[in-house]
Amino acid sequence: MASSAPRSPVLKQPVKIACVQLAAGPDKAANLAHAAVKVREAAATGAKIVVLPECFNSPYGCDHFPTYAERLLPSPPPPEQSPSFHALSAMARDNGIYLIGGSIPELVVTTEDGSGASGQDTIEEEENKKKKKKKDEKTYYNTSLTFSPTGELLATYRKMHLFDISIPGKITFRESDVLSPGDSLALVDLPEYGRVAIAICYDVRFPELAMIAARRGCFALVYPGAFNLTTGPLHWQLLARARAVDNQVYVAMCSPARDMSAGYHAWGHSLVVDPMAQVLVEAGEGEEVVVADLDGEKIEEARKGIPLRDQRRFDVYADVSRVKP
Ligand SMILES: O=C(O)CCC(=O)C(=O)O
Repeated sequence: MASSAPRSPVLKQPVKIACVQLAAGPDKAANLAHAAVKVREAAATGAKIVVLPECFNSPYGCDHFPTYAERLLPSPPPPEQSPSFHALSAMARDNGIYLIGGSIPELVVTTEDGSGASGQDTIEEEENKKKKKKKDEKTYYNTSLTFSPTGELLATYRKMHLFDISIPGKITFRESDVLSPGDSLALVDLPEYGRVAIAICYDVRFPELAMIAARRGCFALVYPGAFNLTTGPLHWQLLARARAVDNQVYVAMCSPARDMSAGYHAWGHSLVVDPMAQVLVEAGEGEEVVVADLDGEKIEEARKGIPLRDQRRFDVYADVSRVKP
């Protein structure tokens, strides 16, 4: 007899996920319009969760972040302040999908509040304090926005681990020259399905983040990312499979398409991995929409067959999932 009980406590019903691997050029409006076309194509496959790549509205690179950054606060921001916010919201609403909107450079402006004049300051000191008070401080983040099928913002995630590496003769990149790190997780509840975790690119190298997310009930870890031609072939798929096998969850990673005329050469190879760490689907280098079916039964099978959850030794080591949300 058919039962109406969910087949998995973490994924209530099967769902199709699509990663939209797209090229982005210097024209932001064109990038947004192009993303809208590709998201429609992804939704036409029946995907109810659609993922865009890291920095999908601009070229990727530290020089570009300030040029393309948008202010997202207050939320919702006025359309002229954040065209990307409104374009993403419309893509989600028009297609009736959950949209994990890759990432965009975000600008936060804080007006410094210099301590007021004490009454005992010299004129020069008072002038300096006034100047300080007027100075606006700019902070940039690499930020991912997730929208509901009605176009509402569900989550804002700021990349927590910045991409600072130096492999001599191959690649040096220092996001922290321009960007600041976020400091909170994005565990997002999609009511019909369950919870997903959103993180960005370099974050995938940190198993702690994935472990916390999985142990808090996520059925999938979703990483918009933009690996490169050095670390991409070495680690992109390996890391996706590692996070999947560690946590017995689905993992999706969505890259920009490779453009050898751009300043940054993305690896591509957007993929979806299942809870046994098998690659379900993987793109090539160019523009492509890859789609996979996620099924809670597969998560339960993996966890029943290899019962890591019941075998942890918290009597010996700490439980990292017990940190602040
Ligand atoms: O971890 C890597 O090798 C690449 C990371 C990256 O490209 C990023 O965080 O944007």
